[in-house]
Amino acid sequence: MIEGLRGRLGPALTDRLALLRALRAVRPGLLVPLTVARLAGALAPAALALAMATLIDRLLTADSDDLLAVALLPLVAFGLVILVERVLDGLCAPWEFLATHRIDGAQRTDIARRAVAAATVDVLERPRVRELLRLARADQRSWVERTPGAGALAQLNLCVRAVGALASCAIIARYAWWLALLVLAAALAHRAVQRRRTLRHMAMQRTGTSEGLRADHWLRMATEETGGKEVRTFGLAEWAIARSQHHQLAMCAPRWAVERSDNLALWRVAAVIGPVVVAGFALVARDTADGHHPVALLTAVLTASWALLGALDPYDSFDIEGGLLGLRAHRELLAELSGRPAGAPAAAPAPAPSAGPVPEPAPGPVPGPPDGTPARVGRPPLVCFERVGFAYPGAPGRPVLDGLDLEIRPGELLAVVGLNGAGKSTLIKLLAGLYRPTSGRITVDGEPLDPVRWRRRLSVVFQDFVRYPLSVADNVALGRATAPADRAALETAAARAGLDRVLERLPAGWDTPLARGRTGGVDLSGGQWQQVALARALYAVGAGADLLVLDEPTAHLDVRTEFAVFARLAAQRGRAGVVLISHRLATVRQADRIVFLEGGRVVESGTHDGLLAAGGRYAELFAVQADHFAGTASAGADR
Ligand SMILES: Nc1ncnc2c1ncn2[C@@H]1O[C@H](COP(=O)(O)OP(=O)(O)OP(=O)(O)O)[C@@H](O)[C@H]1O
Repeated sequence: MIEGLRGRLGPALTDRLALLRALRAVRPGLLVPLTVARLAGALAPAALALAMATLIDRLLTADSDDLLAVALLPLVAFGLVILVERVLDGLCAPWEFLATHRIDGAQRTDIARRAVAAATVDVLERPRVRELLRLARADQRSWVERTPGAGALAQLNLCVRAVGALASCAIIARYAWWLALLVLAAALAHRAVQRRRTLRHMAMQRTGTSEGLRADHWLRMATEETGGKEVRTFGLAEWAIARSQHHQLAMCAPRWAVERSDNLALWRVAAVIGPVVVAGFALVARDTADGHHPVALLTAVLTASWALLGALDPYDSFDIEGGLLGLRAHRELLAELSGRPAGAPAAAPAPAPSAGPVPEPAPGPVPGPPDGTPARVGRPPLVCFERVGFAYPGAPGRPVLDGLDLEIRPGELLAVVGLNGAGKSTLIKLLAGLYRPTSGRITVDGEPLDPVRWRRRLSVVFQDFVRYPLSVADNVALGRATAPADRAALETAAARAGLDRVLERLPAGWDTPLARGRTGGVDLSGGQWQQVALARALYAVGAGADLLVLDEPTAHLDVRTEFAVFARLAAQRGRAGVVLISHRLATVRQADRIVFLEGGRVVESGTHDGLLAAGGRYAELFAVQADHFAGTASAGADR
């Protein structure tokens, strides 16, 4: 039994100490006054008990003529304690807010750094890692979830209140030590039952989270703009609300049974301990009535007992248990990200920098590559895929690439085409070193691809490129965030991407924030955003990247803009290699070489004319598109 207890207490103690260690992220100038203030507040109830006892004692023993004179001092002390306790409480609130955010911020920063330190993104696809990331980042999804910062502060407060509880115990022990132990036992039993209740609530909330999320999803459909459009068009409002209510009920149903059993447990504890404590108080009262003890002692014992019960009140359990959840997730996440065995001690998060107003950081320049390797090596690279096979971590049995051989020659404009799901975007992700091949290898100029070094030579527009809620200039300059923004280079990149015409219509030109929520901000159309992403990639090329990779870069552009942009992109070849994925075969016909992807490998390769003459899969697809455009054109002419 002792072993079992030790087995449970050991990890519990380690967890609590870890919460206290998280306080290291708070600078001493904030932590020390906060602890002192909270300690003074925790001792206030015991001080009040003493002041009250002194007051009663003086009132009972003084002459009736000078009652006010003798009562004045304890009365003033009583008032002062209440006043100071209130003032300190008011002071602590903003300090605790700051301290909580420092701890949470330090943990979030640590997680972000470690997540980005992984060269490939496959680890972020593991469902467990995604869940751990959410928990450790303290993205609260429900009211029972708490951040590690809140947990650490609650643990600090609990330690401080334990000191207050000891002071109250000392006052009660002036009557009898056994009564102090009895009241302490009652307080601890109440705390234990409530803590168990908290844990069950949290577990229930976690299992009910999926229902809660579904409920929230259907409700948001009705209240948010994107869903709101369809809800109105298709008359889905009542349907969405009914679904939301269904999931809300499913989430809450198990709660009533648990509430009932928890309340029963509370009453059982009250039934066992309550009478014993009351009997103890009755003994003190009898001794006082018999004249064995002064009335002041009875007053002190009763007030200190009340203070002791309050000091160990379990209202901090949610914060502590919720905070621990985030800390444990952080520990497990670090193990997952580093490949260290779970449970091995994790390094504490780096302390956050000192406080002060924090200006919004400009996107550039940020620190450059640690080894100082220049991005440009003087000539575009030769990249070779050698019998590359690849399956996503979530679908290991379904290879997307299967023995793919491909050469990207220095400075050429290579187009990759294929049907939906052929693996074109996957090929780009491997080329960018975001995933490693499951078989075969990729080489750059004869050397195995080293993702971190290679990416300095690469500029990519992904199909799902990021729309940064920043100004146009910042959005484009992020193509090379390690150097100060160069206005002339920005203008050149914008002109090549056709963004210059968009800029003319923006209210503040380059400085227009691309976020509707910001003052003077605008949102762009899909095609205009694509031009911003293209300009960003071209800005990177201007700054030295020597392979430009474009995954459907012109899919949202109108035909005329697309043609003009493509002509300017084609002009980049030679200075840098260009790999282009596009479904519009009329666009890719100007490429130096076209490869057709099917079944996870390259099945055709050649120039547009060569592939048409070969009469294979490319020629077939081109004929279908040509027929379609011819049909559309003649339909237009008939109208
Ligand atoms: N993260 C992922 N996890 C598992 N499977 C994925 C993932 N991303 C893509 N796939 C699968 O890999 C296959 C190839 O997808 P990919 O996006 O590379 O095709 P694509 O040729 O670019 O298609 P499209 O022309 O429609 O953009 C598809 O079957 C897709 O479902």
